[in-house]
Amino acid sequence: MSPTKKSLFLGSFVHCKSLDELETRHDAAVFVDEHGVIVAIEQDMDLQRAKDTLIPQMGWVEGEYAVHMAKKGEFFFPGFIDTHIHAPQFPNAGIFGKSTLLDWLLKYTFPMESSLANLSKAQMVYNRCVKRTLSHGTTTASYYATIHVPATNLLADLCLSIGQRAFIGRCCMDSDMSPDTYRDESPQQAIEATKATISHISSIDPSYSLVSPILTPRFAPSCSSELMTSLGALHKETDLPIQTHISENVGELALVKQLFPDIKDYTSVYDSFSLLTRKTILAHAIHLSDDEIALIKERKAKISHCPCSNSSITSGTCKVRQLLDNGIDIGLGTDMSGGYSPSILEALRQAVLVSRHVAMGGDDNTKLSIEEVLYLATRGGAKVVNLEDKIGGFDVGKEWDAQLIGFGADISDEEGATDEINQMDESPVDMFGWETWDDRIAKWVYNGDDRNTLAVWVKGRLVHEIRK
Ligand SMILES: Nc1nc2[nH]cnc2c(=O)[nH]1
Ligand SMILES: [Zn+2]
Repeated sequence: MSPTKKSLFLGSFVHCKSLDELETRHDAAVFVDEHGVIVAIEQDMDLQRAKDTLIPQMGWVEGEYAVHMAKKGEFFFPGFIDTHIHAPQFPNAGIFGKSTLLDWLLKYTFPMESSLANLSKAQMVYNRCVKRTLSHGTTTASYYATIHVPATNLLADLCLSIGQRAFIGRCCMDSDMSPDTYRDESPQQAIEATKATISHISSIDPSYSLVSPILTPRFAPSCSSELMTSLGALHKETDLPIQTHISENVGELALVKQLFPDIKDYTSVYDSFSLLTRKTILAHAIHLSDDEIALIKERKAKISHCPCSNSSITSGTCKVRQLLDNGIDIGLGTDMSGGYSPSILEALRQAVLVSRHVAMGGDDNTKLSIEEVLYLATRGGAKVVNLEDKIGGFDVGKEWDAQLIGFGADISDEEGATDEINQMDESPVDMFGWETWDDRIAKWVYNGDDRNTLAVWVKGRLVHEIRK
């Protein structure tokens, strides 16, 4: 991994201004200091002008800073934030058959997760998962690990050394919903194991500047009341974030009703254990009642929308517009391997398509636009992980978490025409040169993939680059 250096980025920059507005700047310059923080953004700049003006003013010395230029047609975009992903399920991405949540957990998920007790297998899976998600432009991930402390700590080590911003959750699950061979022995043991991972992460990244622990009750059916009470108390004591699943599948809803018959609804279950807070990320949130939406809003809890997973394991269609209209903070999650892909770009287009299925129910207003899903993947996700002051857009004071997007030469360019065959290998998107910038972004969103993610930075550090 390359060290963090002062860096000057030049060219076109695209980011989300608001939920429904993209901002595109051309001939701009972004200056990033050695801590990875954006210290200046200037318009009408090229390298020479920067060298004549701002670079001397800032006291930057030739040779001590790197220059990264977006070529014609390329652009810098904020890194994606995956607000819900299961690292140990990476080898299962694409394997789910016709299963639905509860049988999928038993057939595919628990056996794979349980096998990561083997540390060399965990090393192989986690190393590849972190590198693969980075290659798709995921600069921040909120990870579920497994119940195993050494393997979970290893995931934190890998994120720190490879350079991905991450929340790492040791999975808490002590109820007999899980197999004997893969569950916490008792609430006390689950809390001790959770504390062991918190203390490991505190030792490798004391200020949680890149990697942070996150309290992770898997979901209500896999946790005893005692465990959830203790996790609620641990949250109060530490103010650490919390992640869990909610209201994903109708079989799960019935199970929650059966396990907690005296509690009004699923959302109130978490609330009654002090687990519904402004630092809670709730994945899925598909089958919520109006009262539950109101309670989530009141507690300022966040939602991770996981459209690829919701379709893959036939969980349902999340009513994102309704949640947005209620003022709830929403981000996107791959929920791999409930979702078949580690790519947030894939989650983004699935979010668009699912919103069209919701619209086919009769309300055209429910359709999500490209601007909206790009917002959910960046600034929206930043709010969900409570890092909106640090990441999600290109603003002075924020950290440089970014991806460089490119498509090879435009086909109508003379150079592009002769290189056409090579270009087909480089990029799955054919740009003809006459597209507007909005059209280029739409073609990227619908047809692009990791071949278009030319380079990725986290906190100013280059963490992925396609070989030139
Ligand atoms: N999608 C999904 N839902 C869950 N509910 C409990 N565990 C899981 C999981 O691993 N994936
Ligand atoms: Zn999940």
